[in-house]
Amino acid sequence: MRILSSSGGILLVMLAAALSAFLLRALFYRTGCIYAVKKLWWWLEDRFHAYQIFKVPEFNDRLQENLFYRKVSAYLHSLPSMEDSDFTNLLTGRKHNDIVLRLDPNQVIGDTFLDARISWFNDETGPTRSFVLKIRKSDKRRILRPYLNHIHAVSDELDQKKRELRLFVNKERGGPEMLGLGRLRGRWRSVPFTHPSTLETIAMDADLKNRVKADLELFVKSKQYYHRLGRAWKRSFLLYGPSGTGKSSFIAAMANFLSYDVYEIDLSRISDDSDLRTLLLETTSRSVIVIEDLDRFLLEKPSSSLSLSGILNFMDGILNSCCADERIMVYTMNRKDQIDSAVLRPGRIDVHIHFPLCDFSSFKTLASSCLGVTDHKLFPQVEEMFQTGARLSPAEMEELMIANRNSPNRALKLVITALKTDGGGRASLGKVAVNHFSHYTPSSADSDGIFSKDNAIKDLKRLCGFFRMKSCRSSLDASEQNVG
Ligand SMILES: Nc1ncnc2c1ncn2[C@@H]1O[C@H](COP(=O)(O)OP(=O)(O)OP(=O)(O)O)[C@@H](O)[C@H]1O
Ligand SMILES: [Mg+2]
Repeated sequence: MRILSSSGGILLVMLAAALSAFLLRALFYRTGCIYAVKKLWWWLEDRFHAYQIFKVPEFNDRLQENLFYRKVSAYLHSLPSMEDSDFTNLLTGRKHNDIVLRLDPNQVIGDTFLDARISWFNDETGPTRSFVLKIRKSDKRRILRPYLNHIHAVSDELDQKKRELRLFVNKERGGPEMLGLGRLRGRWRSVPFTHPSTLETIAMDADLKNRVKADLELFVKSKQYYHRLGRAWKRSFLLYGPSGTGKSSFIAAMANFLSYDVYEIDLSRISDDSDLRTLLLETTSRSVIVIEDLDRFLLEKPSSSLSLSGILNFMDGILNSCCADERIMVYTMNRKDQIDSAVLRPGRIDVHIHFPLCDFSSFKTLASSCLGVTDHKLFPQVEEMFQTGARLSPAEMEELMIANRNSPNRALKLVITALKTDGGGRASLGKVAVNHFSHYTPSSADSDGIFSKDNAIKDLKRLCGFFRMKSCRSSLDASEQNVG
C-alpha cells in the first residue's frame, strides 16, 4: 500500500516537473528570454577561443577602391541574419517601392559557414570604412579560403541578378547601321530588355513548367560537368506549336528567370555562313540566343547564301571557344514534322517543348490572371466546349479577357462564343497537329528531351528516358559539386 502511494507521488512530481518545464519553455520563447540566454552562452563561449581578425578596407593606401569591399558589402546585405539582427536600417532601394536593409555603423552581424560561426563588424570609425571579419583560429585553416570564394560567388550572382538585361538584334552586314561609328560597335545593337513575362505568368502545364525550371537550374550549375565531358556549355531548346501559344513569351520568361541577355538573330539579315559565325562570336556568355520561326527559314529556302550546314554548325556551337561559356539557344517553329532530322538531333536540340492551343486548365490560369476569377458559373459551359474539341490559342483567349476585364461574365460569354465559332475550326487544326506529332517518328538521335503535354505514349516514353538521363546527370553533378 505504502509502495503504491509513494510511486503515485513520484508520478505526480514528474508530471508537475514536466508541466513547469513546458510552461517555462513557452514563457522563455514568448518573452525572448531564450534568445537572451543563447546570446549569453555565445558570449561566454567566445571568452574561451582565440580569434583571428581580417580587415577589408574600402580603399587601399593609394586610395584605389578595394573591389572586395563592395563584394563583402553585397554579400552581408543579402544574409538572412541581416533580417534577424536586433537592429538594422530600412531604406528605399533603386525602385521606388523597394525597401532594402542597410547595416548601421559599427554593427556586428553573424554568419555561419561549414558549421563555423563567423562575425563581421561594420567599422566606420577610421578615415576609411572597413568590414572586419572575425573567425576562430581553430576554424581558420579549414574555412577561410572556401568562405572567401563563397563570398565571391554569391556577390557575382547578386550582381548578375541586379544587372539591367539587354535585348540584342543583329544589324545587316552592308546596311546603313554598319556605316561610320556603327561599324565599330559591331554587328549587334541593343535596347534594355524589359519584357514582363515570367515563368509564373505563362499558362502551361504546371508539371511541365517545373521540369523546365529544374532543367534550367541544373544547366546553370553544370559548368564543371560540361567541361569534363568536353562539350560546349550550352543547352538548346526547341519551342514548337501554333501561333499565339506563348513561345516568344516563354523565351522572355526564361531570360528573366536566368537573368540572361537575349540575342535575337534575324536570319533574313544574314548574308552567308561566315556572317552567322561572326554574329555568334560577338555574343557574350550568360545569354539566350534566339532564332524565331526556324522552320519557315528552312522550308522556304530564301535566296541568301546561308546554307543548312552553316546553320547546323551554328547550332553545334563548336565554332569557337567563345561558346564554352553558358549559353542557352532557343529555336521556335510552328511545326517540326517536315524539318530535316539532322536539325533536331540531340546536341543541336536538347529539349523539345510543345506549346499547344488552350485547354480547360490553361483557360483557368488565364481567367485567374486576366479576370481575377478562379471559379464562375459559366466555367462548366466552357469546359463542355473544350470537351467537344473546340480550341483557341492563349493569345486569342487573353485578348478577349483583357478587353472585357471589367465584366468577367461578358468575357466568359465571348470566350464561349469564340470557341463555338473560331474554336471549332481550330479544333480540327489542333487535332491535325497533335495527331501529326504523335505519328512523327523521331530519329534515334531525337531521344533526349521532349517536353510536351499531349503527345502520344511514344513521346511520353522518350520523355521518361530523358528524365532518367537527367536524374543520372543531376546525381553526377551533385557528386561533382561535393568533390569540388
Ligand atoms: N501560354 C501562354 N500564357 C500566357 N500568355 C500567353 C500564352 N500564350 C500566348 N500568350 C499571350 O499571347 C500573346 C502572344 O504570345 P506569343 O507571342 O508568345 O506567342 P507565339 O507562340 O510566340 O506566337 P507566334 O508563333 O505567332 O510568334 C502574348 O502577349 C501573351 O501575353
Ligand atoms: Mg513568337
